[in-house]
Amino acid sequence: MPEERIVQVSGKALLADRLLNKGLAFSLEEREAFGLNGLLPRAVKTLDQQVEAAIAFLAGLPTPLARHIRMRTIQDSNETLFYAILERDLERALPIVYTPTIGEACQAFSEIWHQSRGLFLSWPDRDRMTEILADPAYDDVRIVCVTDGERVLGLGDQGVGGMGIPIGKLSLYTACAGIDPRHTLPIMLDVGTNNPTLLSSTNYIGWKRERVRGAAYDSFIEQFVEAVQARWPNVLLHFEDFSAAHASPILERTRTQLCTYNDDIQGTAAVTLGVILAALEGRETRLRDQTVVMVGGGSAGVGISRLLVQYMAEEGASEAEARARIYMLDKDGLLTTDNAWMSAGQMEFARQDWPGAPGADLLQVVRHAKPSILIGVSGVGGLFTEEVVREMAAHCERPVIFPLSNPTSHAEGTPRDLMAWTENRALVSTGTPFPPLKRDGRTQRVDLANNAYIFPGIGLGVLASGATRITDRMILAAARGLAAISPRRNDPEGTLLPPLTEMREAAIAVASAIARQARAEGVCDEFPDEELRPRIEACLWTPEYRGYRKG
Ligand SMILES: NC(=O)C1=CN([C@@H]2O[C@H](COP(=O)(O)OP(=O)(O)OC[C@H]3O[C@@H](n4cnc5c(N)ncnc54)[C@H](OP(=O)(O)O)[C@@H]3O)[C@@H](O)[C@H]2O)C=CC1
Ligand SMILES: CC(=O)C(=O)O
Ligand SMILES: [Mg+2]
Repeated sequence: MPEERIVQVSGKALLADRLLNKGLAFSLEEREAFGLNGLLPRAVKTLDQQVEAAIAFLAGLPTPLARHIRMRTIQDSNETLFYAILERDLERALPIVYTPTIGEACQAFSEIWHQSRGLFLSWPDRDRMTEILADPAYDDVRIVCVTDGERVLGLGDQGVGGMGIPIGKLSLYTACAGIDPRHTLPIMLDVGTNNPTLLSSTNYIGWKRERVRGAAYDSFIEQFVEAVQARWPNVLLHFEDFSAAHASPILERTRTQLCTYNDDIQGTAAVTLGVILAALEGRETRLRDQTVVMVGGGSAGVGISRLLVQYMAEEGASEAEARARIYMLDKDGLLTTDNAWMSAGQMEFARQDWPGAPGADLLQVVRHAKPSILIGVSGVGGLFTEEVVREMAAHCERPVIFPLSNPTSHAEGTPRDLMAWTENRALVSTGTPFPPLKRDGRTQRVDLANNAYIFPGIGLGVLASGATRITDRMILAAARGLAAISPRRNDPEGTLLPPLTEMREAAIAVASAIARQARAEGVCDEFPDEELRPRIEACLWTPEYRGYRKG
């Protein structure tokens, strides 16, 4: 039985408090005690009944976007009910509150916006950040997820609409890892947009100017990070969906200063390595023996590649040998040392040994490299063509193919095509949920290689251990922690990742790995092994109604 809570607000203010509101689940006694008589219809419902009614209503709505809007309305009025729905039916709810529907919601953000959630820190308010963050409503914040909306999934610059992403990510911190929603805060840094459609739209609700760039942008970010650190010295500051030009530099500048994390770089790397390790499970081969073609050399592509190199180095490869296993392409084809302009991360993977003309395309690279692993993080739908995939499959018994770009229309390939073109030999994981595949009269779930398998566990691990930094080895440990719970370990035909219904176990596995590694590196207090599980459990919030007593 959940403990009783002392509640000081009453009447309309209580109904308007989304963390305390129970809607029709307020008992008649509570309605009497808290001045709710007349404010609610007479019926009293249980949380289960509310969940069932909501799920039935959602099922009757015509589109995923309509369901997303309904879910957000529930979230903004009654968080307990929102998370109880996610707990009951995560498999159906995740694609509604997260990718792919979240992409549509970001694109339609100005049209569907209905109520404040989180904080909008816009350029004109730059000197008021400290004052805005000071609101006592945010005293309990432990995890901030922030975006500037410049690279939203594979949809490009969505300006203020990018706010949908931190809202969705933080929902998963709670749904998957049981983080109390009062500890979470989504923040949108509105520094303008370069999306011409938004700039010319009369509906657009963000700061309607071209993006602030250069030194002015950098100092805005610095000011923000300092304000966050001053307000919550132990916060986990999660950066999401920044452009490649900003994501890595911000992470590198801030990660020694406070507990910062970039999900597109680090979370994507950890889930990808974890799924690759699961795919290699039970085979007489090591990661350092694989050849990887990485299609996309941005935040995700470089982040994944660096973690693969780190892992291969642990297997005994030299850094140069490990890098030589990876072929990286961006929109102009294979990256070679002939390329005139490359980011620092891309330079690490630019090849010196390419025998052909510069700018080789994917088919040429696959033909030459004969990869065993093909990863798509380009944001461009359909790049894994039949010709490319058949070429790969001609040289590889079990091709590992991960079209990781989001949302659905931007995935480099579909599981159905990839399986058909490889005579069902491929091990496929996607970034966005796809429907199960039918094979030999059986249905097989498509693994979701999405950083959602990682970041909730990172948050839980940081809170449980009190970690003050997130190191590269912690990310490596998260990948190993995820691989360790792969169903493949016990069943050679099993899926690579646990199902979405086991997200809590996945988060706990990742959290344990994170906490242990933080302790090993001295970035948190010492704790004995037997204390780890109770520490994690003490952080778990569950969506259930507490009884209220008047304070
Ligand atoms: N499944 C998951 O968990 C995650 C998936 N993603 C997805 O990955 C994608 C990329 O994200 P991110 O790395 O942050 O984005 P970035 O913008 O940082 O990087 C995109 C990269 O793709 C390259 N690219 C563009 N077009 C092509 C093309 N035709 N062929 C090859 N490469 C191309 C770009 O090249 P150039 O620089 O030359 O334009 C750039 O190097 C997005 O769709 C995102 O949704 C991201 C994070 C997590
Ligand atoms: C999943 C994710 O973080 C992305 O697509 O950007
Ligand atoms: Mg992202």
